[in-house]
Amino acid sequence: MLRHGLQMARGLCQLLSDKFSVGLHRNIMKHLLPINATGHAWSPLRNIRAVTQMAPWPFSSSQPRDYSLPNASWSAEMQRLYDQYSSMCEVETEGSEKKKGAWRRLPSYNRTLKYATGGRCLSRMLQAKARLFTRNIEEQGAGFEYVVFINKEEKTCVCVFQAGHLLEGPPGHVHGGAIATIIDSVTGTHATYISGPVMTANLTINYRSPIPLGSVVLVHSALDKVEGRKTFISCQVTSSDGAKLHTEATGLFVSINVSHLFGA
Ligand SMILES: CCCCCCCCCC(=O)SCCNC(=O)CCNC(=O)[C@H](O)C(C)(C)COP(=O)(O)OP(=O)(O)OC[C@H]1O[C@@H](n2cnc3c(N)ncnc32)[C@H](O)[C@@H]1OP(=O)(O)O
Repeated sequence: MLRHGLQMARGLCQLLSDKFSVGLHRNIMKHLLPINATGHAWSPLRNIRAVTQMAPWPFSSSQPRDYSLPNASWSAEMQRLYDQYSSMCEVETEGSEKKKGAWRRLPSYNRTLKYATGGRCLSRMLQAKARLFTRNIEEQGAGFEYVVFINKEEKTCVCVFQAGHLLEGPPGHVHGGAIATIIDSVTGTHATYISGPVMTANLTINYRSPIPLGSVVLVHSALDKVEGRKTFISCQVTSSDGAKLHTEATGLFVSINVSHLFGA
């Protein structure tokens, strides 16, 4: 259980460890385990201590599966794009030294940390059953198949998204709510990477052309600006070759203190 928890913690930490370049996984452990915190850079989980003091072990005991890795449902085009972006990612070499690469693949799990509700807002039973919205369809390829890559230098994200048959809206095409969901997820992840914990305050979407069910599209996310607690992101969904514009969006993400989720 401990090993699995550590794996998941490390995966989550990858999301933010570039910005806070001080071995964030060690810092997260400081916050989640009952050991004394020492002075260090801001951590997105710092405020958990204020809420829970000594937080319970926050991770699922089941084997964490990284849903952003290829599976049998991925089309050749999905796999090709995955390979293309993966080839531009930094890689761990022998001795754990990292070879420089501008891109990084972000891991993705079907659960969020238990601290998000901490058992305070939800019953234990509901908490145990809670699943990330985009990762809650068990059948591979039926729902959201996606992988997010972030470019640390350009501060952009690209998501390769294959829309499964359970996401139908208009006949043979993807539901607008599913498109909004993947946009919110990608831009929200991007904003979190830039600014730490945020919530979507505003999402404005223009649907330009329908997305065929089963097709693979690219979700491009770009940082427009950061103003105080506000992070502005813009987004385009295009065909996999970039030739066709499907959707445009802008999002406003407001930085929160984690205690915001507890109604404090
Ligand atoms: C690794 C994690 C990956 C995550 C991926 C998944 C991402 C999914 C993200 C979501 O779906 S979050 C769920 C949907 N969003 C919500 O439920 C948010 C509900 N709204 C709130 O909780 C609060 O309204 C909010 C935190 C957004 C803001 O409340 P605050 O009290 O903290 O801020 P405040 O109202 O003082 O506003 C702060 C600034 O933002 C501005 N603002 C807030 N809401 C706005 C809005 N809707 N439109 C425009 N501006 C807005 C506000 O004017 C102000 O600007 P100034 O600083 O310039 O004065």
